Amino acid sequence: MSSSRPDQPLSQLGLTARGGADPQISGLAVDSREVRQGYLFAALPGSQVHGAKFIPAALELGASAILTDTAGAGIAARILDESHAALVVVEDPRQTLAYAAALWFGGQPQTVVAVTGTNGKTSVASFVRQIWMELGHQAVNMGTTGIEGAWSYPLAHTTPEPITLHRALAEAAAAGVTHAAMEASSHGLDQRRLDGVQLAAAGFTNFTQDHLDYHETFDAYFAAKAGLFRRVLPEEGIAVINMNDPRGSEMRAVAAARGQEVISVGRGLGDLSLMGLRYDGTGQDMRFSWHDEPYQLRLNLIGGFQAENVLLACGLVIAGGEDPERVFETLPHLTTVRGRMQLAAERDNGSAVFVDYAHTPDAVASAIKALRPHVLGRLIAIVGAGGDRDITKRPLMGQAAHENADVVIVTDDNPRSEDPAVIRAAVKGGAPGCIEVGDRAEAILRGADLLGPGDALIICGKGHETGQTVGDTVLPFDDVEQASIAAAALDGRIA
Ligand SMILES: CC(=O)N[C@H]1[C@@H](OP(=O)(O)OP(=O)(O)OC[C@H]2O[C@@H](n3ccc(=O)[nH]c3=O)[C@H](O)[C@@H]2O)O[C@H](CO)[C@@H](O)[C@@H]1O[C@H](C)C(=O)N[C@@H](C)C(=O)N[C@H](CCC(=O)O)C(=O)O
Ligand SMILES: Nc1ncnc2c1ncn2[C@@H]1O[C@H](COP(=O)(O)OP(=O)(O)OP(=O)(O)O)[C@@H](O)[C@H]1O
Ligand SMILES: N[C@H](CCC[C@H](N)C(=O)O)C(=O)O
Repeated sequence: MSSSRPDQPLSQLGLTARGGADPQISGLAVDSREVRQGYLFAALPGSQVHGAKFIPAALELGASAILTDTAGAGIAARILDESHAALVVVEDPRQTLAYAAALWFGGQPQTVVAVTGTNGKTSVASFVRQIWMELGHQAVNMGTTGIEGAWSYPLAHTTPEPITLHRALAEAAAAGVTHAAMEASSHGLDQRRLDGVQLAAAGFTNFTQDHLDYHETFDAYFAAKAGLFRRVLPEEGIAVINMNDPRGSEMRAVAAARGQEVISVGRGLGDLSLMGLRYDGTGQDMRFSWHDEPYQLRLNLIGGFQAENVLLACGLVIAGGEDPERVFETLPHLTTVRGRMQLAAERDNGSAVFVDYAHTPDAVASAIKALRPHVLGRLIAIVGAGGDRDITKRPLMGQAAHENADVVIVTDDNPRSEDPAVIRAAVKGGAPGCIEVGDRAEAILRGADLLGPGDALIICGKGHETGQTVGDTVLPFDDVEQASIAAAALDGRIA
């Protein structure tokens, strides 16, 4: 990771080397292949290999300091003894790296909030950013869809590793961004990628199955998510919690134990209480209350869960110090989040095609259920599961589609290194009677062809993605584009 910052002594990064060495550091890297002359190389324990295996390569490239743990120091003991590089050995090098990166880059927008939960993080972060911008702030959201808003920048991860994260926050601040809403993934929290970010508030959307391949148990997955509330400023930080989720009370207890004020959000309960929704073809009318004061307004968004996400976003913006009345006035201006219940195409017979990022069993069920009241006719769902991810969620995703849609088409998502037919077979296991069409473009064409007047097609799983990963190759693929091509082809129009 290159850096244009002036060199700083190791001690300025809060690091103490064995023997008291304090070399000038010219940059930070977590991957040996990115090390340059004078860099600090963080040799982290990995899921595949210990980064210490790459210490010789990092030294070869000119690393002047190595940060690692005891195991790492042991792995590279001989070469470290022979080298002049400073050696920093700590218990948790990921956490230490995060704090060092915060000091190295030395800046962030004045107000930063974060949101965690299995589903809804991107939507909430985008709504928070949209509200801030409506209120006149220079704001960004950062996560799965990259950094968006007043300043934009692509990101490879929902929660980037700390060097990328702190560099992005510092550069955004230098570009005049005053407000940032970040997504905190469970991987990011577990790997301490956000440590060192000063968080004014944190939000929790919901907790359902995902990522058991990484966390192994629900408890470990929940503990990772709960870790966000241990990172919010104690005493002055505010927690915004969806109390309808069965784990909401537990999350609230974690925040309260840290002395954080809690803004509760829920359907028919909480400080921000969703009282009712009336759906139509283009959005919904929402009734809610804030500390028992009732409000009614229009949301140009599809899906009841987006109304819940909007209220959680309001809680985070209010937690960041904004006047609630002014916050609520912005809501009719909110626009669809890319690839989340996005109207992608319409057929000449009045039927519609939606694209959604549902890639967990709960999200597939929520997305289809949420579309139902907006639609008069049948609901057709296209579903598939990604390769190299939690295999136990596949039949559950098929089942969620089977139980909630009128017709289910099982297709490929991102097969990655796996045989797509094997993934489809697992999804089909939960969706008896489904139609199987491996090729995703053909599945979309088939789904759009089935649409009668008043029907809707929902294409789940890939949302905003613009590629399909097959093996090591990323082939261009965009569900929204394919939906409009399919509708145009079937209706004899030019897309
Ligand atoms: C599973 C996981 O999260 N892995 C992360 C972890 O890598 P790892 O432990 O698997 O690394 P490893 O391959 O064992 O290698 C160990 C160390 O050696 C280093 N290395 C490796 C090779 C080399 O030549 N030189 C070198 O220095 C690696 O940089 C690494 O630090 O630590 C690395 C450095 O911090 C991360 O880049 C890497 O994220 C990988 C790329 C990843 O894809 N993560 C995904 C699963 C992820 O984090 N996803 C969440 C979103 C989830 C969601 O909510 O949907 C996200 O926030 O994006
Ligand atoms: N509050 C919610 N409750 C249930 N499902 C939701 C909720 N919000 C979003 N979803 C579903 O989850 C999908 C992903 O939404 P979103 O991208 O906002 O979540 P996310 O947590 O950021 O996911 P990821 O980190 O994997 O990108 C949506 O397309 C929708 O199907
Ligand atoms: N952040 C999620 C996104 C999944 C998106 C879906 N299209 C898939 O490829 O499984 C993951 O990496 O598990």
